[in-house]
Amino acid sequence: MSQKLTLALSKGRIFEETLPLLAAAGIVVMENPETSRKLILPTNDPLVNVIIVRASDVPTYVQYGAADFGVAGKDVLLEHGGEGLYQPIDLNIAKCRMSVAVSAGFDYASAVRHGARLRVATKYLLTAREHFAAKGVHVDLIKLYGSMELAPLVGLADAIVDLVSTGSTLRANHLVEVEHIMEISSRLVVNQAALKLKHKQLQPILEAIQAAATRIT
Ligand SMILES: Nc1ncnc2c1ncn2[C@@H]1O[C@H](COP(=O)(O)OP(=O)(O)OP(=O)(O)O)[C@@H](O)[C@H]1O
Ligand SMILES: O=P(O)(O)OC[C@H]1O[C@H](OP(=O)(O)OP(=O)(O)O)[C@H](O)[C@@H]1O
Repeated sequence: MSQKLTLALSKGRIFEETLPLLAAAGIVVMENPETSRKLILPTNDPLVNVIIVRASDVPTYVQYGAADFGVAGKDVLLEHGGEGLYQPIDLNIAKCRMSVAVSAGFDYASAVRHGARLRVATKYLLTAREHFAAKGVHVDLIKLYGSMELAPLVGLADAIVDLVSTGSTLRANHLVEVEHIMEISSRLVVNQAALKLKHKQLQPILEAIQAAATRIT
């Protein structure tokens, strides 16, 4: 007997960039999360539903099996830790980089050279801690949930660790990128139990998405 499948996506770029990959697997989402208030969206396949959650909550829904699979950025997956998740596919969507940035007037190289203790604001505590520890730079991390670019402008931090794509947010706020930590893209993550128990339904969908991700990107 066929079982239901639930896919966790976040609104915005992940939803939009995942749609063509789902289409390649024959899955069409029947409502637009930008206009609908519904959090469970039907698809053309009565056995597949999409749930709309915060980007940083996708791994949690999949870890606990509330969703069978989902799409999340590498940034989010590193902070989550990946427990209970199988990460088979890099979808090559929502591409950006994680970087260290400072105010244009701040001499980061000299601060690091002189062993200064830096205040760093970020949403990505684990990744930032690991990055600075590997360099032997002492930091006090300040957790923020968004608008990191503001922190150096108002004296909350010396530096930020944030995502950069075009660089226009940094430029608009007179910040400069001083270190490139890693490239980021979004991954398809699958609940480990679902991968075994719903293998027959999941496998063709995962294969079609993987093929489309390779073709499109
Ligand atoms: N400017 C960007 N260009 C390309 N990809 C990006 C960019 N900013 C973020 N991303 C990627 O897209 C994912 C989703 O970003 P989005 O802005 O939709 O959520 P968020 O606001 O960061 O998350 P949350 O709602 O949980 O705070 C991020 O986790 C990251 O992997
Ligand atoms: O280098 P850029 O192209 O300016 O992108 C970088 C910005 O994108 C992300 O934010 P968010 O998702 O809030 O911004 P966006 O949706 O406007 O890209 C990120 O936190 C940066 O602030």
